[in-house]
Amino acid sequence: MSVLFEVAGLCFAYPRRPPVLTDATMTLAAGERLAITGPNGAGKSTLMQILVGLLTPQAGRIVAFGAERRVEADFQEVRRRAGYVFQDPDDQLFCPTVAEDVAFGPLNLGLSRAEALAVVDQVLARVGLEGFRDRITHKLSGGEKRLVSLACVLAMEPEVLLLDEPTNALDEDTTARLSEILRGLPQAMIVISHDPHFRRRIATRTLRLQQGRLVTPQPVCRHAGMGA
Ligand SMILES: Nc1ncnc2c1ncn2[C@@H]1O[C@H](COP(=O)(O)OP(=O)(O)OP(=O)(O)O)[C@@H](O)[C@H]1O
Repeated sequence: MSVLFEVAGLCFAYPRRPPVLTDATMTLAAGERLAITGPNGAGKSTLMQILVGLLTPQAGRIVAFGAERRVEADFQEVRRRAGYVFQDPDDQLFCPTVAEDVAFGPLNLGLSRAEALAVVDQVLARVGLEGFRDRITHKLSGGEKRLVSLACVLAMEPEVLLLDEPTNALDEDTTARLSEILRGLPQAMIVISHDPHFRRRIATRTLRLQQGRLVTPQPVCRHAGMGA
């Protein structure tokens, strides 16, 4: 199975702060939906930003799509191939209407207006927002904004999806809807999530970031301390 991301020994500290990552190692293979969990402030968003070159680790190795990535030019290609859905949709959406937001990426890639609008319709249908083309973005509900953010990223046809707490502030129905959408996508993905129910629904594997390292979580033992 082809490996899409392979990172080893990542160390990272923000200036004048204690280290966030001390030895983070993980791989993402095609077809996987890898969930990352861990305490608040453990460094999950930091790790995701390092994967696409928005932050530079002090040590460690990043291989993405078969090549080692070191400098900004390497990461520009990574960002084209790995679509990042930010934690806050307001960081992702900046156009007056949904159609303009979703068409922004495809138009930048050189598609004609008609081609871009065809992509808009296709991805809005994929996230269950048919008929939202002309809606005013800032008037959408939080859940709708999140789905539009995902549509914006899907419009770029990424090979990998990186989602930072996609169910944050979603109600149960919208969370269930998002789970089904994600399960139906062909892309491998890394999903940061604090929501165990959501992780169980979508993840093919889970890693926990704690004390700067990624570890396989131990199953909870309900009878710990009760036995012999
Ligand atoms: N730009 C920054 N400068 C200094 N410290 C930062 C910066 N960004 C994040 N931090 C700190 O780095 C640590 C890791 O932050 P990060 O957002 O990666 O954690 P997280 O695991 O995603 O947390 P959460 O689950 O709460 O979203 C936190 O202590 C945070 O306060």
